[in-house]
Amino acid sequence: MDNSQHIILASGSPRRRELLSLLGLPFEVITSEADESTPPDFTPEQIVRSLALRKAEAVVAAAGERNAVIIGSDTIVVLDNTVLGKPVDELDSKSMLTRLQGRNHKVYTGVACIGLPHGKTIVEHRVTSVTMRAMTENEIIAYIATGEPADKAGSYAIQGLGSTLVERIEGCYFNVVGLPLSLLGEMLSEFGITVLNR
Ligand SMILES: Cc1cn([C@H]2C[C@H](O)[C@@H](COP(=O)(O)OP(=O)(O)OP(=O)(O)O)O2)c(=O)[nH]c1=O
Repeated sequence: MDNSQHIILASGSPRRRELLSLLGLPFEVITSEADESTPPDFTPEQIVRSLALRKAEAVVAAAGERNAVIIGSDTIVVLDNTVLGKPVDELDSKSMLTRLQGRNHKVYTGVACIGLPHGKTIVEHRVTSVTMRAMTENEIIAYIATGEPADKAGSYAIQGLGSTLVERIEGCYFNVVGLPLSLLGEMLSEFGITVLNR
């Protein structure tokens, strides 16, 4: 195939935009207002897979009749079977970071690709294990004051100041930031889009 397919990133996340840029393929961003609620009995993988798909589906109409691949993605943090999404306020960030500090948790990211005009759909997810160092209450307060936790699942950003809080990870780093690139590369190849050997 000849990479003639248009790529559409269905995301308002500046992190996902930066990560997708790393692949060196041209793409367009179309954002949507997908409903992000899921049934209470959903497992973490069901949550990220269904929300990734919902985000991609939400821009199908806006994509029109083009020959395109739409990418949707969703990231959550899971600690002791509790799902930590984006914090609603600073108090919520404090409670998340207090729970996460000194412990291991898992970051789940779902990725959905929809190929147009035919609608071929692939949904996958990755899990990365993250160990955070112990933090004092003052450190947590100081970190929240930087503003970084505000729009991040689990209230931290491994790619920012949060890097100083993470002791080790097992699995894909990019999965933690919000878009697992090795997985995405494999998924795009299913649509005839190759990152290498172009
Ligand atoms: C754990 C972690 C999350 N995050 C971010 C990635 C996601 O942007 C965000 C999780 O929220 P999401 O709901 O997955 O995504 P979003 O609302 O930011 O963007 P969109 O739905 O439009 O695609 O948390 C980091 O940037 N760094 C991290 O270390």
